[in-house]
Order: sequence, then C-alpha cells, then structure tokens
Amino acid sequence: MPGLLEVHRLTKRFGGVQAVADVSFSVLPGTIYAVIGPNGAGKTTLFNLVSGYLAADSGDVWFDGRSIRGWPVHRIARAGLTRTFQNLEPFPGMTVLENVMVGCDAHVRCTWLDALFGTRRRRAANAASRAEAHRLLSLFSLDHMADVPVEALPYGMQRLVEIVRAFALRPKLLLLDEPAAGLNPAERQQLAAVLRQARSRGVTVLLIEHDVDLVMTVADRILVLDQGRVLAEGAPAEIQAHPAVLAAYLGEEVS
Ligand SMILES: Nc1ncnc2c1ncn2[C@@H]1O[C@H](COP(=O)(O)OP(=O)(O)OP(=O)(O)O)[C@@H](O)[C@H]1O
Repeated sequence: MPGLLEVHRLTKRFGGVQAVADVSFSVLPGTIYAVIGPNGAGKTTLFNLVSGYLAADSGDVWFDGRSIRGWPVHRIARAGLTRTFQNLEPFPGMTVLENVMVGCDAHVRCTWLDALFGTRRRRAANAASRAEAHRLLSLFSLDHMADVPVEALPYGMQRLVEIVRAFALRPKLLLLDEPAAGLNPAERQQLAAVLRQARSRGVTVLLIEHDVDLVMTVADRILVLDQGRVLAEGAPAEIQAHPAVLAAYLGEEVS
C-alpha cells in the first residue's frame, strides 16, 4: 500500500550543518507515525520541509499521490496537510466551542456578503458549525468545557483544544509538533486518547515527540533521527530492542 506521505532522500543543510541528511520514510494512511531523536537531530527541520516552510536541497516529498516539493505552505495545507506548532496558538477571547468552530467554518459554504448581512444562509451555516464543533468536542470527551473561555483553561487543555481545532479542518494528515510538551500525566493520557480517536476517524498523524513513553504507547511506527540521519525505523517493539537505539539512548532520556 502506498504511503499517504512518502519522504524520499530528503536533505537540508544549513551552512556546515547537515540538519536533515538523506532521510526516507513512508507513513501509511490511518496510522500514527512518530519522529523522535535528541535535541538538534533534525526533527523540526524535517517538519518544516514536509509542510513547505523550508525548501529542501534535494530529495522529494509525496503527499496523497503527488509530489509536493516546492509547493507553498497554503497549497500544501489546502491539499489536506494540517500542522500545529510547538507554541500554543489558541484564539483568545473565544470559548472552547468557538475555537473549534473556527476549524469547522472552513467547510461551511458561505460568502462574505452572507456574513456581512447576517443572511439566513449565514445563520444556518453558523448553526451547522456549532453542531459540528459540539460533536467533535463530545467525540474527544471535551464537551463539558465548551463554554469556557479558552484562556481560562490549564495550558495542557488548551493544547488539546488546539488539536481538536486542527482536526476540525478535516485534514488527511495532521502534523503535531511536540503535542505533549507541558502536559501533566492525566493530560498526556487524554492526548493519547485524542490521537487514537483521530486515527480511528481515518486521520493519519505524524508527530514529533520527546515523551518516549507516550510515543511507545500510541505510535504504529517510529523514526529515530540522530544528527540528521535515520538511526532506526520500525514498530515500537523493534525500536525498543534496536541495537543502535539502545547504544545511543540506553540509560538516557531521549530529549
Ligand atoms: N534556520 C537554521 N539556521 C541554521 N541552523 C539551523 C537552522 N535550523 C536548524 N538548524 C540546525 O540544524 C540542526 C537540526 O535542528 P532541528 O531544530 O531540526 O533539530 P530538532 O531535532 O528539532 O531539535 P529540538 O529537539 O531541539 O527541537 C541543528 O544543528 C540546528 O542547530
């Protein structure tokens, strides 16, 4: 089965630093794929290359059957690749529900004239977005906080809301940059549930994550980067037993 995302011999150099060196991997549809590695391993650079924020020196990226190398960010996003960042970016002054509705709105047909004049079509679209946002919040067991202003939530819950908002855009592939950063153990468990739920709804997930325990429990496959190169690739059990990974990380936290 061809991958939803196929990365082929991707390379990026910054001056004398080989940030990403000849990296290839394939993410099958409907799976959770994790990229781990120590600081400076090239994880963020790899994400920036895949999502169009950086141009590769060489190599290719195929998404949903097409080469997207050289495509601008917005074209890649429109093709179904949605990305979250390490920094939190909820919309302040809005409730949790309204934050998720922003994502849902992207799929509701309505012109700016409808919005300006508050037409019946606009009101119907608004009701549809609201219902969809409630449905998504329920799906991820977050509906009880629908009416809470997003900035009143603990940091970890804000991050979960951001992921649900990204999910509301109906991406084919969701790229998550360290989604567990700053989350407490209970929120991490909730994050794992959110990721599994997204996968069961047909969304493919690619994540960078420092929390190796989380990665081992949710990921279907793991790519280990070290100094820009692929150190290992495989299922969690294979990675845990991989000689090169053990040699690099035995007794150390992967950070
Ligand atoms: N814009 C840039 N200019 C110069 N060097 C860069 C740039 N971005 C990244 N690098 C270098 O490329 C290498 C890979 O960095 P990158 O941020 O991709 O690693 P990372 O695995 O995401 O690290 P971290 O876990 O700390 O986020 C590092 O040596 C870094 O210093």
